[in-house]
Amino acid sequence: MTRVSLESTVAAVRPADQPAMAAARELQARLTKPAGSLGALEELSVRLAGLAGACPPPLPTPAAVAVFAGDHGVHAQAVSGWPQEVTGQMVANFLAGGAVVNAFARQAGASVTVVDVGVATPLPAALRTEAAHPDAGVPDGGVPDAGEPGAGVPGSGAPALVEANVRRGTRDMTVEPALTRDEARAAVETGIQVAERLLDAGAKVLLTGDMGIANTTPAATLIAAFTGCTAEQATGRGTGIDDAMHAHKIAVVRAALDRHAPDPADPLGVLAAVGGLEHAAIAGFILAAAAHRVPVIVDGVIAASGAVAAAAFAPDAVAAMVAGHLSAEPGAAVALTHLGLEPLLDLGMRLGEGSGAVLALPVVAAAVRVLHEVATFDSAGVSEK
Ligand SMILES: Cc1cc2ncn([C@H]3O[C@H](COP(=O)(O)O)[C@@H](O)[C@H]3O)c2cc1C
Ligand SMILES: O=C(O)c1cccnc1
Repeated sequence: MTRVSLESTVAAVRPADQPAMAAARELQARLTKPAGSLGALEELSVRLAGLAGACPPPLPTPAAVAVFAGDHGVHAQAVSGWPQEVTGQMVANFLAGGAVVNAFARQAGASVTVVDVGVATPLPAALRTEAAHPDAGVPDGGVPDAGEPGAGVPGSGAPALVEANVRRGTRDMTVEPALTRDEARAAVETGIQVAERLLDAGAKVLLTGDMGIANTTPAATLIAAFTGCTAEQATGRGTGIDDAMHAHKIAVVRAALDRHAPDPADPLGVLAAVGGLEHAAIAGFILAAAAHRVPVIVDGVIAASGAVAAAAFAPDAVAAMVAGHLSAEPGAAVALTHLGLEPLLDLGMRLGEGSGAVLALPVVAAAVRVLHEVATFDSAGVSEK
């Protein structure tokens, strides 16, 4: 596949199509239901019509989640309670189909692609030969749609591995920039290539996922850098830390912001100074979805930090973003408010992996299906108010 650059992807992002949005609003008003009765699903259907430039927009199936995995030099600052090797171990778990995101993806009928964009430890050779082949993990019909025979069957549509390791973990951002600009660009462009490959294979919706012990720290730092909020407002407890460790984590985020003074007008510079490889890849993945006018369901706080970076590169990319859920991590709400997005679900979840995005997939599909299938007052002979 030809490599698609960050610049050409950003240049291809266009605003939402206003006539298609007007058509969707007008159609919603004629469907056999009280006006406004589908709440947030109505505006979502209008946004997706605007993204596709068509009313109704295409049904978002097949669906593909990409789980971008990376490690973090800032782990050395004791910001997570978990050892770094869990990142690589979870990559093996994703490939074996045993993580939460795998269970949710089987439930929702989405393929899972795991991308090593920056894991510190080399993956075991057995994993690499079993999982990595050129067409693995692409939604080629191997994954049944929800509701079809075979949907939700454990083991159907085996997860795929993409090996695209840019660097075996970032540098410690409290000491030096986490990445060089070239490394940050390579990670963003990895996200773009993964999206291109999934879309070429037929995906009609992309979902973001992440894995990386300590990655809520760069996520919080990115969100503060791009939105201008404080370290306190962006920084949460991640996988679960006590009050003392949380106060320390806030100080680490503040120290990184003070050291680098990241400039939100230079998104690649921000990603290099205080980002993570998976955060940067997610930004590219979102930009590519926007460039192709395909919706991308954004997961939790790591995804949201990638989303604010994507919007800094191309403000119109927000038109492609659907906020799957509201992570309990506080930076997620700050980022979604900055983007003007309302999360679809609020279940108190704080996992990552793409879990909240995958749970929102049936909601997104239902919102679109309404425009395809619900009768109008005229066609069904139902009296209007
Ligand atoms: C077993 C396990 C599975 C996970 N799946 C996602 N995460 C999530 O937790 C990590 C971020 O939290 P923090 O910044 O506090 O380290 C990321 O790997 C994220 O994807 C997990 C974490 C663990 C431990
Ligand atoms: O919102 C997330 O993505 C998240 C929250 C806590 C830990 N890991 C991920």
